[in-house]
Amino acid sequence: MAMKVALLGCGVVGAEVVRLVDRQSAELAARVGAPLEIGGIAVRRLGRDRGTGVDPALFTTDATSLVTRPDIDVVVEVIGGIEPARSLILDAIKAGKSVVTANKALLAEDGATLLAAARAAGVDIYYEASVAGAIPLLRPLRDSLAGDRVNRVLGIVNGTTNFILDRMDTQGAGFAESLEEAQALGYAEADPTADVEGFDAAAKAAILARLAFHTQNVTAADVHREGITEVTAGDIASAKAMGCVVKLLAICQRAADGGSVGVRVHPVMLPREHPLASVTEAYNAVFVEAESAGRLMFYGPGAGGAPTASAVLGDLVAVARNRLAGTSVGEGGHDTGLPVHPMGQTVTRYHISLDVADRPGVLARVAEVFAENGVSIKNVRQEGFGDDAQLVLVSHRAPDAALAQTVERLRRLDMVRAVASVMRVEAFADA
Ligand SMILES: NC(=O)C1=CN([C@@H]2O[C@H](COP(=O)(O)OP(=O)(O)OC[C@H]3O[C@@H](n4cnc5c(N)ncnc54)[C@H](OP(=O)(O)O)[C@@H]3O)[C@@H](O)[C@H]2O)C=CC1
Ligand SMILES: N[C@@H](CC=O)C(=O)O
Repeated sequence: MAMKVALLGCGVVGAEVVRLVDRQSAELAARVGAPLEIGGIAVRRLGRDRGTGVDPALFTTDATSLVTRPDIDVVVEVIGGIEPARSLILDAIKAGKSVVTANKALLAEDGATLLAAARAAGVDIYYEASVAGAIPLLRPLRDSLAGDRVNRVLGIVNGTTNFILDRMDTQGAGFAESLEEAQALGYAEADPTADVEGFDAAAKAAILARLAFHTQNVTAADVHREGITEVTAGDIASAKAMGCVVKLLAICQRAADGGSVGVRVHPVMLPREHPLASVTEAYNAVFVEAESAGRLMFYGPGAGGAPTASAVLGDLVAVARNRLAGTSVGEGGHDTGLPVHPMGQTVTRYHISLDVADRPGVLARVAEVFAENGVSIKNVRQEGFGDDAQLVLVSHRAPDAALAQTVERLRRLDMVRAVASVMRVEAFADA
């Protein structure tokens, strides 16, 4: 008998899922042990040509009825956003359906509730596509590394922002035109603010931290988040001058004492010799550092219809097999309860550009502010003269709170006309 699938959403990812299920039907049936059949497709607007070639009668706007239909076995949610996706998934679980979703925003906000509901109902919820597109990353964290202790997960997890930063770095392209190109290629979220302001990467960081550190405590709201909208051509040039490239990184790290975790997303000036520096276009790459396994690197396409659909299909095959075998994974039952520590405790390094009055004593006054906050200066150079004078400083490593405080004090100095830019510089030399 066929495994019946209800598909919620038929946009960039959903339409590709339909095409793959159709194109690979014989292989999928062999791998699952039963044919996979799309039993219905819920969308917002009927009558659009989605290039899937399926029977138009399969489309409906009544997603609520579709997810509880008695003949449906598995619900694939690729609508995105919080509601109605959350209610539909919970309804599906309550009705005994297994779920596959690519919805990082929802998982990061309320993943613990969804996992608990699935455990209680004895069904699966799989979500490999929610982080890093096609790259198998979540199941290795959940399953393959279940016997190890992960100390850090570090990487590029947003394809759109990596595409934009790469275009700015290698082609001198502008922010807006690069974003438009990323949207046209199907990489960006429905609202690209989620990408460029770092919300998407923060959601993925929360999911990664939860799996890596076995803590249900991390939600998107706990992640320190900065996007790339303030990254300028000047920052890219400064990074180049230092032999660095600007990347938006997600960094999830167990504290040295093991009692908490830090989870952050922000742009970083990264040395060009670091492996993450050579990740271009919409590719993602993630390092997982575990005590026994050592350093593992996961790399591949991080966004787009086909790569994401590949991850969705992998999950679909897995949950369909589990259903046929009458089992489910029961994820999330072990919760270490590790809390998230504030960003201020994170030790990092700042690159600061100041527009300054070109007057004697300015450097001494700036240095005093650093000293007052317990931060030492690694190097400093002056660029330009008169009204164009700039001081460019790189600090030594210090707690983020002290660095942020230094910047606030500098902002108030009358010799400083403006803080032109601030960016963290990280070498991850221990990585
Ligand atoms: N695009 C990508 O590269 C990746 C996306 N994802 C995630 O996959 C999910 C889908 O993304 P994507 O395909 O790009 O998004 P799209 O915006 O392209 O597609 C969303 C689909 O959901 C449908 N939809 C929206 N609201 C409703 C509703 N209330 N009821 C029924 N259907 C609805 C839309 O219908 P209609 O077409 O009629 O408007 C559309 O078909 C998101 O969670 C996203 O974060 C994850 C990894 C990569
Ligand atoms: N908008 C996301 C899509 C995949 O998760 C991205 O650009 O990475």
